[in-house]
Amino acid sequence: MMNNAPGSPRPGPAPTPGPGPDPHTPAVHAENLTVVRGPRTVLRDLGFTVPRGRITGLLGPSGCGKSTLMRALVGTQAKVTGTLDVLGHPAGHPALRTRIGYVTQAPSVYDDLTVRQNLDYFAAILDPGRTAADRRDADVTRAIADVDLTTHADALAGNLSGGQRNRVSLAVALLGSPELLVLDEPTVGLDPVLRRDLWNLFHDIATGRGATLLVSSHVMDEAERCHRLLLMREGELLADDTPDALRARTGADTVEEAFLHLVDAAKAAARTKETTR
Ligand SMILES: Nc1ncnc2c1ncn2[C@@H]1O[C@H](COP(=O)(O)OP(=O)(O)OP(=O)(O)O)[C@@H](O)[C@H]1O
Repeated sequence: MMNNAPGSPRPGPAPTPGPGPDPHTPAVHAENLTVVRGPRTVLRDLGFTVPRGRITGLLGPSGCGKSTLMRALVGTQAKVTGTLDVLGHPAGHPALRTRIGYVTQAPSVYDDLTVRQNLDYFAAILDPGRTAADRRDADVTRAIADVDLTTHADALAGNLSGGQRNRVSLAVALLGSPELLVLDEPTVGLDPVLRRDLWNLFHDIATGRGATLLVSSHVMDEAERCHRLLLMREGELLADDTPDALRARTGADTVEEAFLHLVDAAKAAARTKETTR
């Protein structure tokens, strides 16, 4: 799902430009961030920042809370406490609707529309009006090319493979060139060539377009492609650092090894705390 996905609130008119937040503030700033889902506290007291114009990887095992954190960031998660500022506004602020692109794990596209028609539909919501028609066309064409679906632009979304449908969702999120892209496991189910191409695209978007990307994955080799990493386990943050610093700090050769080292250290610390009670 995207911030402007089927069934989600309509983005509405673009916010009136004002003095705006300081461009030097981080893209995301969290302090004491806690989220309760049902009977469980699934995120506990998180504190971190996500710098602008960089790719930050959100990594950790299945169920550790990555999607919940992303939902909190885009303002769709209930029972969020603590501080969570996004692009200088509290998470969920209406001014953020057109500034964030969000792709969930489940692609949400209209199966009975072609790739281009799906994009046209969302572009018309984001950037309405006849006078914007040429700009919308260019934006749609560019987004389809970005995700390498130009040759499938006229194919029905319902006839695409899972990976291709995921890429249609990503293309929708790229419409309007959002300042922050929140991508929940965007490379799941993709072959190695497509994964590499998507990571190249993420780097182009960060470096060439100055956007900030927060990309979740539980594939540790993808960590090596990020500028910074947030490593999570069981709703807690194990590390917030660069891949190089993490490897150096733990004496590991890979981020995967560094992560395992941090998990073991966290377990040992928890055991010590338990026995000294
Ligand atoms: N609706 C819900 N009610 C209660 N608990 C939930 C709900 N949805 C998720 N959870 C729990 O919240 C925790 C975090 O889930 P979340 O989906 O954020 O993890 P994740 O790291 O994104 O996992 P994955 O990589 O498998 O997508 C899990 O333990 C999960 O069981």
